[in-house]
Amino acid sequence: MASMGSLPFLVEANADSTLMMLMLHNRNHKFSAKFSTVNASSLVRGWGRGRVNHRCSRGLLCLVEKNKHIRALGKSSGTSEDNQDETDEVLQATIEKSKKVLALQRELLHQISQKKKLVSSINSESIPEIEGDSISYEPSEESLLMSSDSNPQKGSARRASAVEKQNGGVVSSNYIQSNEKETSDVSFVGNDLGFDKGKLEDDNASPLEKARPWPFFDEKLNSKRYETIMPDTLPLSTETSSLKIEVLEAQNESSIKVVANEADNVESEGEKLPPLAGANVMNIILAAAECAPFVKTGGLGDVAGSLPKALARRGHRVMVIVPRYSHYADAQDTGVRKQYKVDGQDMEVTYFHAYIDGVDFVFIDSPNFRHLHDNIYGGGREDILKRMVLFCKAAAEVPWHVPCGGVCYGDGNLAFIANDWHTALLPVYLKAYYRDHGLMKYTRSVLVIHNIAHQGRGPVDDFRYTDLPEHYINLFKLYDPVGGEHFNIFAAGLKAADRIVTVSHGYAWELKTSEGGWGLHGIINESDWKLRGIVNGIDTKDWNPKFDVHLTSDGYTNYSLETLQSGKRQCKAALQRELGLPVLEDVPLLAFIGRLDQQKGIDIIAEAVPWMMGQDVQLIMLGTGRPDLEQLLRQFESQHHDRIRGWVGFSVKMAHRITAGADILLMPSRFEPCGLNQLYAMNYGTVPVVHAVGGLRDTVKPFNPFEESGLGWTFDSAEANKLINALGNCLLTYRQYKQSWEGLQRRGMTQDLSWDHAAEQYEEVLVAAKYQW
Ligand SMILES: Nc1ncnc2c1ncn2[C@@H]1O[C@H](COP(=O)(O)OP(=O)(O)O[C@H]2O[C@H](CO)[C@@H](O)[C@H](O)[C@H]2O)[C@@H](O)[C@H]1O
Repeated sequence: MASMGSLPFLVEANADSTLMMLMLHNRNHKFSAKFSTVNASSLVRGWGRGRVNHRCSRGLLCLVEKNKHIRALGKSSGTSEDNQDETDEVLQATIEKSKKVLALQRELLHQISQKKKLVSSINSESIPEIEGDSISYEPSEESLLMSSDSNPQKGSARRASAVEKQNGGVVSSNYIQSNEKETSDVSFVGNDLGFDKGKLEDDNASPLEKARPWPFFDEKLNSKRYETIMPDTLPLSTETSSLKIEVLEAQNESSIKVVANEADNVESEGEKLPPLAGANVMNIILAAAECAPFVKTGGLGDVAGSLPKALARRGHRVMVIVPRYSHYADAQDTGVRKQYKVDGQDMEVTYFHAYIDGVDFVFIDSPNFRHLHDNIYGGGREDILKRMVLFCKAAAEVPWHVPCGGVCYGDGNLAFIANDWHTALLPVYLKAYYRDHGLMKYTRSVLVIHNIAHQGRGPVDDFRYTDLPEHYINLFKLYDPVGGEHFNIFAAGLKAADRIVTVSHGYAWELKTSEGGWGLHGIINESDWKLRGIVNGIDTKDWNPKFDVHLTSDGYTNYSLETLQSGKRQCKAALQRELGLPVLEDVPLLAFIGRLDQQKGIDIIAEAVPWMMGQDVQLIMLGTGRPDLEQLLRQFESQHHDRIRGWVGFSVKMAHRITAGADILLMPSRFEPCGLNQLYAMNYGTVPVVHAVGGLRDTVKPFNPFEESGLGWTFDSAEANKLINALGNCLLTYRQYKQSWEGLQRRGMTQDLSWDHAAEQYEEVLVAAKYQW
């Protein structure tokens, strides 16, 4: 029992001097207590104050007090106090031992500094083969090429020549041929594209292993790797080795920090910092039916245009695949042509490529997509379905066939991000055509739900268009009271994907309810383990009042937080003038921008219009979509020509100008998975009034006049009277509480709405998928 009395001292007071503590293991309390007494004084002499002080807030005082305590304990335990000689002997032995330990530690520090020199020379010249480690590193051509990892365009010429050497012939493979044939062809492709020199030389490696070039190089390039290699490979003497463990333990984190700091130094001495993603660097391919700025009908296009850039900034190699609906400047014909079967017909596709802002954009060209730029979801149900079948089939093989910067992505360490029902077939094809046949074993897929209301539904017979093995029909079959038994592409994609993301936390919750899941809530509940809500970011370059290219003419102006009042005033006047509204500075200017769809609650605005017109406000609505709702916009404008403008059409320029010039943005959406317009509005000092649903609830914190907090006004159900109530309070604040208004604007503008945080979260999802089997 007596030994228990010494333990608190050792643990608490010796947090930094655990070196001594280690020696005390297995000793009895008597010795321990006496040793501790000495330890405190030897610490004062040998280790210095700083070491004790920085761990123990009370510093040495703490030790002295504890020692007093232990002496008292010693007394109370009945230890002989008279045997001074014995004590001195023990003290002497301990001091000697301490000296030895210190000497050994000095030696270790010396070796660490030697190691530093070694690492520096590795870094500045080449990395020698490290004995005992299976990875040998020579600055091979391939690895040099890969050193431009986050910018694969760099060194593309050299990479191209490397590929040429290995990729002797034209690769042909697709699933027009039989599955058996496909498998061997595909393996061959992988072989040819295997850039892992070590593995290519290893005849025992499977063709698929040879086909995975990136993980190998990523690992070697990851300088963090040396942190783990180096400590084990130090040429330590046996004595020192055992000491090393002791000292490392003894010094607890501090020794480890020394090693880590060494590695940090190595990194900072190098030319380039490691990617933010660190060891998680992957090849990522996002496939979507639309992508801004090339083609956009709504928020999906924005996300496909900006999330990849944020992922690339984290160090990933990122590609976006989108149909080529029109001629897009910058996109070059890669010369790669493939054929895929759709509805029994061979369809040829050509791959175009552009490299912009660190991202590879691959456009799939086919007569099926051409000339659809202004109507990308146009045509009958079967037409759209066939287009998406072709798109997903062709997208799945892009990592094999399409060289970007001279080098294909390959299928190792690869993750696809599919978006909405249009590309929900992609996870299914990856499984049915490849994984089920032992191909693309290391490729994963994540399906993002931007809007569950559109699912790719049809009669069960539509399954034949998918060209999938018969047993796959079960993934697609769904029964619900509205549609009965039907074919549902989103359902199949959700089941086949390795992970599911949706675009806000609120929507992730709503999707699991029968009201919010639109018939897919059952599947989503079953998939809860792989579902995550990640709130969208915004492209802070495109949607930034300071740099917005649409504000540089026609009387508009760029503005920032510093020039908010004058800048916004000027933009408001320019907008009123451009649309032919009376230029009135004090009249609140309300706006709506969006797809004219039941989702967006245009009818709720319509119901509130008579009230609004009595409030001395102006209203601008920009949208396109359902013909009856387009007609409603025209009707408003003709009825209230001096106050309302209804712009029917799709105009990115007007969307930016309205966002800048308006005072208030209305978003009475019935449901809103995330919503981007309210984010853009806040970034421009335009105050949102929104239905608190999905992502709108997540992103617009209600104004609290008592605390002067919040970002806008929210209302709790999608009804005109609720909108009127919230808007009434908003207008009151606008007119009578100018300071509060400015506070709202400023808080909105100073948020970090960028994609960076969301990209980090996507990365976590991708990594989770990667390590899932
Ligand atoms: N007539 C017009 N002219 C010019 N620009 C127009 C326009 N109509 C709409 N836009 C633009 O399209 C985008 C619309 O994005 P939203 O996120 O608000 O809605 P959407 O429902 O399309 O997106 C879906 O996907 C996104 C992305 O995940 C989710 O945020 C959202 O909740 C979900 O419904 C904005 O950039 C807007 O400016």
